[in-house]
Amino acid sequence: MKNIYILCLFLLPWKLSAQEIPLNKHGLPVVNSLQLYKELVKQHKDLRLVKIDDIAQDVRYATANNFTKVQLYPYPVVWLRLPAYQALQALQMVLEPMGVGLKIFDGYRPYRVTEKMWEVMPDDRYAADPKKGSGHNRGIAVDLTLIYLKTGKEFPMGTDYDDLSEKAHHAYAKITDEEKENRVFLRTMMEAHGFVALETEWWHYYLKDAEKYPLMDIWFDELK
Ligand SMILES: C[C@@H](N)C(=O)N[C@H](C)C(=O)O
Ligand SMILES: [Zn+2]
Repeated sequence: MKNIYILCLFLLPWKLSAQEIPLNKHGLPVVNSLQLYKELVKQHKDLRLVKIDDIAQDVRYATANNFTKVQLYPYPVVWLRLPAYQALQALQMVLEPMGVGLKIFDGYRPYRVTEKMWEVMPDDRYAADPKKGSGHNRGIAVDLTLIYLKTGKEFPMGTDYDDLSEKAHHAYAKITDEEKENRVFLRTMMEAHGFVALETEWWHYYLKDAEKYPLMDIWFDELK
């Protein structure tokens, strides 16, 4: 029982019955089996991860073209918890009449991938510390940008995705007015739909109340 964490009603805002989530080596509760994930989903439907196929995607972690220089995912796929997906759907509806769409770079990220990222980028401005876990591991963080629906071209944002430097900070001033406006537009839209911005990465947003959603380390093949 030493390495078992009891999710009690005091800690969870939702009425989950006492549910056991194993602790990892950092003492963090991480859902690491499909059976446990399914039990949790039975108790609260908002914990369901949804595979997204109606929003444009460019999942670079399924290629070696990412900051780690190695392929991290077996294939390109984006999963998000139901409320995060519904919020993005609602946002798409608002953007569509303007000829604007969303393009997702990453959604749910198994905890083991966060561990690998930390080995390459041990700086919590740009990659989550495995001692805390990432909103991506909770399925409620999303890396994304805006595109023109006509051409599929990305809005200029001042840096490429995953430019893990000061240039990606919201407060970084040495970008063009258009790039600043685009960042502000994305942020305003995301915040209006329940997301919170990360000050050090213009593309990273997470849903409020992140702690409601347990960290997960379930591989993509198992989720399908
Ligand atoms: C690595 C980058 N795309 C990212 O998602 N960073 C945040 C901080 C995270 O790892 O949660
Ligand atoms: Zn992110």
